[in-house]
Amino acid sequence: MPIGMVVLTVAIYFWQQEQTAINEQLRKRERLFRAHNRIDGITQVCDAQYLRQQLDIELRFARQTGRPCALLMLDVDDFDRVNRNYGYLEGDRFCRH
Ligand SMILES: Nc1nc2c(ncn2[C@@H]2O[C@H](COP(=O)(O)OP(=O)(O)OP(=O)(O)O)[C@@H](O)[C@H]2O)c(=O)[nH]1
Repeated sequence: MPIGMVVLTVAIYFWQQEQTAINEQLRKRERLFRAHNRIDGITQVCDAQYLRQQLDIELRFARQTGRPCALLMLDVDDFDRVNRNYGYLEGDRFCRH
């Protein structure tokens, strides 16, 4: 085989490898972007749709592996009073911390 063909084949091989890596990076960025869109601006907590998807994944994983799965829920009692007494901006600040 002429040397030119060998060089061209190797070059195409590396070019293809690079394209695959770039595609993978783009897919990762897209996943991050989608996940980012599901995050509440104030609390930085993911939305209900994201929670449902993750629960689905985690429960399936727990069933398959027999490992335990836990869910922690927090509820601030009477949070409405914080808003009424100190205003919504203070309520938002409270949620952030
Ligand atoms: N400041 C602020 N208030 C919010 C936000 N989202 C919801 N709220 C307020 O949270 C209150 C609802 O909270 P709940 O937990 O349902 O009600 P609660 O007053 O805490 O009552 P209990 O949980 O039953 O004790 C409402 O007054 C909403 O307006 C937010 O992003 N920022």
